[in-house]
Amino acid sequence: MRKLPSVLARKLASGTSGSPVLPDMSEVRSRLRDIVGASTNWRDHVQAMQERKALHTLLAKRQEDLPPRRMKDSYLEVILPLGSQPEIREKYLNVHNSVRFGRILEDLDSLGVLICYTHTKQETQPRSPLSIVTALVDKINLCKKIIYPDCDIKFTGNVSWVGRTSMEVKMHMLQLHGGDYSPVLDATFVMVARDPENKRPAFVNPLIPESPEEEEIFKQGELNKLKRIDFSTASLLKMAPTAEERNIVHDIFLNTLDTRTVSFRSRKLPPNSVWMEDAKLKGLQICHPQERNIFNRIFGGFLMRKAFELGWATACSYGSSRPFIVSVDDIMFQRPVEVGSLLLLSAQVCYTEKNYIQVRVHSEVYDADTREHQTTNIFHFTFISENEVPRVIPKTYGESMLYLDGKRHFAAIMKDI
Ligand SMILES: CCCCCCCCCCCCCC(=O)SCCNC(=O)CCNC(=O)[C@H](O)C(C)(C)COP(=O)(O)OP(=O)(O)OC[C@H]1O[C@@H](n2cnc3c(N)ncnc32)[C@H](O)[C@@H]1OP(=O)(O)O
Repeated sequence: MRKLPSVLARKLASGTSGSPVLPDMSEVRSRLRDIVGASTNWRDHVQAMQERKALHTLLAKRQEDLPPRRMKDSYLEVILPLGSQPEIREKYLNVHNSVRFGRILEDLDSLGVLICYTHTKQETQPRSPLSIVTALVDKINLCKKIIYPDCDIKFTGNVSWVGRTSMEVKMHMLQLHGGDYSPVLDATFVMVARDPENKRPAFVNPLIPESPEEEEIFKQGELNKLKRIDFSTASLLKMAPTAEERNIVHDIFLNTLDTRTVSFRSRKLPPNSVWMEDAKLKGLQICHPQERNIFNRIFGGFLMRKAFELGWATACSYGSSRPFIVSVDDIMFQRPVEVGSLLLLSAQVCYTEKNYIQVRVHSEVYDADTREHQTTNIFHFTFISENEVPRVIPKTYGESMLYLDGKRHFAAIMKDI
């Protein structure tokens, strides 16, 4: 039997209620394909990319040449019809009969990019000269533990701050339950616009806040940028830990010395603790064309899903019970991942407190010809476990820095929720 196009199917399902029919997630992806003119067949991708080169002439020379936009110009609402279209549930289902969060990460990523294309749309041009890529997932905070697999989900979002070539997008996810939509999560992403060949940055339309409330949101975007710069300046890869942090590390060291031997080297694990070196999992992905994005690189949402699932498995085996995601923060997309890459993922429990498990996932591509490794992403996930978990204990100096970094991320998250 021929399937009805999803908008039509939902129109029929919603009868004559008269409420507007919202686009669904599959339409988000097909719109993105149309906007950049992505090829459906992998074998045509080189030609499709070649055709995009001609769009260079449509790029603005200065940001001031682009018409300003309002927040409402990029506002989108999209449905994930898990309730009304049971056939899509399987893809989203986990073994606990709730929704796979990794799939939600993919949907947020696609929607964030479409919101940015809506902000930068040139009315007379069907194709956009911009290649808009995900640079950062600033944060995702969840306020629900369970996402139901059989109730419709609504995503909303708009551009909330604009730099010269970057845009901050705020998105919200709600789920229909008992006739009302209730909030599930809030997300903030940063997207960067590049030229048609994804080689150089490209200007985006300025954003004009229209009310005191929008000015506040815009100002927050500016502050977020400054906060990110501060956080990265104080990174433990660049600067020594603070005096307080040095004391924490030294206390851990003293508490793990074996009192029976007078030696700096002999270490003993305190009760109810796990060495950090025993709290990690690794994985490998071959990046097939199926996982490509509209620019023929690996889709950021796929990378997040894979990292999340490894992080979840690490938290699960660490806490010996089912972990729930509480927060995702500071996922930096440092380098694009090429189709065909070997992607190595390493997940590490780096900090614990009561029921909370802070997991860091490092991803890198491995070039089998040169034998070189290059970091592509770092992911930070905070889980809550059903039971109190053992303390994770660093042994080496490097592990202590990971521990402090995890503690910093955890403290920032706890301030937010
Ligand atoms: C084809 C069929 C498939 C269909 C599939 C459908 C799926 C749909 C798929 C949809 C598509 C899904 C999407 C995907 O899948 S995108 C795939 C995942 N993302 C990537 O691969 C990106 C990888 N990273 C890079 O390429 C570079 O690092 C980027 C380009 C990000 C920055 O490079 P670079 O460092 O050289 O940049 P710059 O110095 O020139 O600065 C430029 C601007 O960027 C701002 N900035 C930079 N970094 C950050 C940061 N960390 N936080 C905040 N802001 C940051 C910076 O302030 C400046 O802003 P402004 O001051 O100008 O405003």
